[in-house]
Parts: sequence; C-alpha cells; structure tokens
Amino acid sequence: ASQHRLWPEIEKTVKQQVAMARMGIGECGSGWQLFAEDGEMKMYRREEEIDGMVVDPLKAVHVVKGITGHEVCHHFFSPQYRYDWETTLEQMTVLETISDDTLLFLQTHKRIWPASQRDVVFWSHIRKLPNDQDRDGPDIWTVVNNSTGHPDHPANVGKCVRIFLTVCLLCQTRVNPPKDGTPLSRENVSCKITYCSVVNPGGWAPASVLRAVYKREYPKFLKRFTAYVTNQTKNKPIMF
Ligand SMILES: Cc1cccc(-c2n[nH]cc2-c2ccc(F)c(-c3ccc(S(=O)(=O)CCO)cc3)c2)n1
Repeated sequence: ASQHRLWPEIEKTVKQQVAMARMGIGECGSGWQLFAEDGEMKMYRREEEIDGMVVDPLKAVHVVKGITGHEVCHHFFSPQYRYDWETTLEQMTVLETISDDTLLFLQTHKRIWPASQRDVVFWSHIRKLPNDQDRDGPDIWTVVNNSTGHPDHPANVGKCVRIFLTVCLLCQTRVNPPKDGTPLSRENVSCKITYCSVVNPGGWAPASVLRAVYKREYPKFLKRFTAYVTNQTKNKPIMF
C-alpha cells in the first residue's frame, strides 16, 4: 500500500493520532470534562465549535478483561462484523481495498431527528506498533479512520449531508502470567482501550441535539462493541 495516493496522508495521520491517543487526559491540554463513567469506562469531551457547528473532540478510556488489543482492533476494522455492533449504521460499502490493512468505506447512518441523514467516506487502517515503552511488553494495536474524498461519491449530492471524522482506536494488551506456570488463559489478559474521535457534522445540526446524541451514543457504542468482542472471542484461542 506504500505506493497508493493516500499513503503519505495515512502515515502522517496514524502517527499524529497515536501520539494523541497515548497522551493522558491531563497532558492532552486543558478543557477535558468527564461526561460519562461506567465501571472501568471513562468518557471525556471538550466543547468546541467550528463555524457554529459542534465538533466536540471525544476521548474514551476503558479496560476490558479477557480480550487482547489485536482482537479489539480486528473486530473494529473488519467490515464483516460491523452490522453486528454499529447500531446506527444503515448502509456500509467497501469502495476500495487499498491493501489488506487499509480499506476505503462509504457509510450512511440512521438519521438524527431533526437534522438530515449523514453519510461519510473514510479510509481505515489497522496497524501493530512496537511497544516502545515496555520492550518485552505485548504490542500495541491501532485502527485509524479518517474522512477523505472519493471521485465517485462527491459530498452532499443526494439526500445525505457528508460528515467529516477522525477516529483512533488504540489498544494496549496486558498479560498477568499465572503464578503456577499453567498455560495462559483469558483470565490472564486484559486490554486498555483508548477511543478518540472528532466528528464535524458537515452541516447545520442543533448543538443541543448533537451534544445529547453524543452523550447517549458514545457510551452505548463502546459498551456494546467491547461486549461484542468478548462474546465473539470467548471460546476461541487468544489472538495476540
Ligand atoms: C457512536 C456515535 C457517536 C456519535 C454519533 C452517532 C450517531 N448516532 N446516530 C447516527 C450517528 C452517526 C452519524 C454519522 C456517523 F458518521 C457516525 C459514525 C460514528 C462512528 C464511526 S467509527 O469510525 O468510529 C466506526 C465505524 O462505523 C463512524 C461513523 C455516527 N454514533
């Protein structure tokens, strides 16, 4: 994929997004407010508007026992699972298979009354990163989704308003080996998940409605998605 026209943008965006995701909330700059908490899951947002449109950056951190970063990223990246966990998805098309780790998607999502229906075109890239903090620690896995244009799907032609998003899912696997030297099982692994997103709604949508949707949809999405991965992997060998 390194000769593809999008490759330079993919390289730059992945490095930028991973660096941001790895920063703690405190280092990320001020203004983050905790808006949802459920057990290990903590959701933060910053209230930001561009041309009067809500583009609140979101950062969620979660720790889930019994699954690995590779398993979380694999189920987030691969199209064949998406209708199972993405509840607001109406239509998903893979426009281009750029390589086995990079796909181009067109998605339309359910309408958020009273705003118009939204669609989005984005490249999605999955990558394993060396764990440069802890040499012999397990690898870090990430999926970055970033809006892009596409000649056959110009923005705002049909009934949908084109939205623009950048999403980074960063997963760090933790292994606590069993004391008595028994083989590793799912009780000995957990995954620290960081989900960052910035969504520009692309056209007018009432700030109050958008903020209420985000407040409801993001926690629902992360809980549902992680429960889905747990359920899909529970009787399968661990994917590191
Ligand atoms: C989880 C969430 C947060 C904020 C809004 C909503 C939502 N509610 N009703 C419609 C949507 C909606 C509209 C347009 C979109 F592009 C996405 C959208 C959300 C996430 C992603 S992703 O890249 O994180 C996962 C791939 O679908 C892509 C598109 C979601 N859902």
